[in-house]
Amino acid sequence: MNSQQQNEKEEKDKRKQQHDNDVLFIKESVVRKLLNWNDCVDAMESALVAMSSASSSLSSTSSSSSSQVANRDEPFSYQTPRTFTMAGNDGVLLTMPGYAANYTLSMVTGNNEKHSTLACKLVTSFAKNSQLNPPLPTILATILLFNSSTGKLKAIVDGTDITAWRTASVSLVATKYLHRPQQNSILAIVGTGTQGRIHALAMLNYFPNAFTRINLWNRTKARADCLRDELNELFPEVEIVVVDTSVECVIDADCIVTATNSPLPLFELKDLKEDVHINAIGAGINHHSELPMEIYQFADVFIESNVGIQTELKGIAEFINGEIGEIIVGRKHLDDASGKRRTVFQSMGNAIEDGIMANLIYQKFIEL
Ligand SMILES: NC(=O)C1=CN([C@@H]2O[C@H](COP(=O)(O)OP(=O)(O)OC[C@H]3O[C@@H](n4cnc5c(N)ncnc54)[C@H](OP(=O)(O)O)[C@@H]3O)[C@@H](O)[C@H]2O)C=CC1
Ligand SMILES: O=C(O)C1=NCCCC1
Repeated sequence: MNSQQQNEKEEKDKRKQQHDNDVLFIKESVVRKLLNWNDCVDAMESALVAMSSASSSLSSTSSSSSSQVANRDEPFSYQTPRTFTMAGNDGVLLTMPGYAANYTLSMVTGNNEKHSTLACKLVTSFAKNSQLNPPLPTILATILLFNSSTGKLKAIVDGTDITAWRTASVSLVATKYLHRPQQNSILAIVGTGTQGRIHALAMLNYFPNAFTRINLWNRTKARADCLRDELNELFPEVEIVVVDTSVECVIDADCIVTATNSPLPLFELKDLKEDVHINAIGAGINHHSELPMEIYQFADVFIESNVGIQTELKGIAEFINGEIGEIIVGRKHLDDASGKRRTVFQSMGNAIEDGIMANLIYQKFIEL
């Protein structure tokens, strides 16, 4: 490190210490300005690795196992299954605590500096919010970010956009490792609410030359029309088609995103191409009601983390091939023998992703 770098580091450390004395509030409009796809994908790739490290699988439930991993140099994480508190018939509050250590953000920082984060996301899901006038997002979130050495609260970060961006970013990482879209591909977005919209933007931004057409389907067609108009403005080179049925949406697709509250499957195995990747995002009664069981049976199925699957992915746990992080670190491989492959990324969302995202936003905010 030369003397200029040394000075910059000292300045940065001083600023960090000042900020550590306050509790910052980072509001939605500020968070939004600090989000970009490359940084988010980098952060989520680190999160997935931290969740799949050998040390993380020792963790979470027993405090004795924590001491076994505390001195390790590799990324690791602890999280417990999240809790669900019902709020009347239509709403639910989830609490999502997590700790991640020794992870890097090389695309953001340009170096291999290690980070750690301790955070708890509080997130509500009120399905009728979209019918309010004016409407509110269904999913509203706040992330409490703590100093990971002292436990002192350091920031309250609006988590609504973070939830949308981190979910889409994790899908980008999953798509990159399980499928890697080729040129002239067709993307299907089944459900054009908040998640469907952000996934369409994510896919087109992150895989810029892959998709020549996007099929959009939504139960309420006007919402799909709105997204078509927005995408037409942003990506005039891509053909955007609003279709009448969810089957029509997926039938010729190479890559599919499902992002609805549907309690029933939206298409069948026979409606799919042989070589297809699905990012299944929606959480109906459980987290896998958008796809029929036969798709899980006849696909390679990957998830973010094994934590919580016994409750939230009950029914498909037996079909899960592994965690995305295991593929990233090379512990698991996809079988390439057939040349054709159906892959499913079953998304759940979890606290480690939110904590790492909140910390990323915090770092960017204090450096403004
Ligand atoms: N995996 C993860 O990490 C995360 C998952 N989620 C889940 O993703 C899903 C979408 O969330 P979000 O986009 O924020 O919510 P929105 O309320 O913005 O969108 C909900 C979408 O689901 C559609 N929908 C609702 N009920 C049905 C049904 N019975 N059949 C077909 N479509 C239906 C809606 O259609 P319409 O416009 O007609 O109402 C709309 O397109 C939810 O299940 C949510 O819980 C959310 C955040 C993170
Ligand atoms: O991970 C999240 O955040 C959520 N997942 C499922 C639905 C509510 C929000």
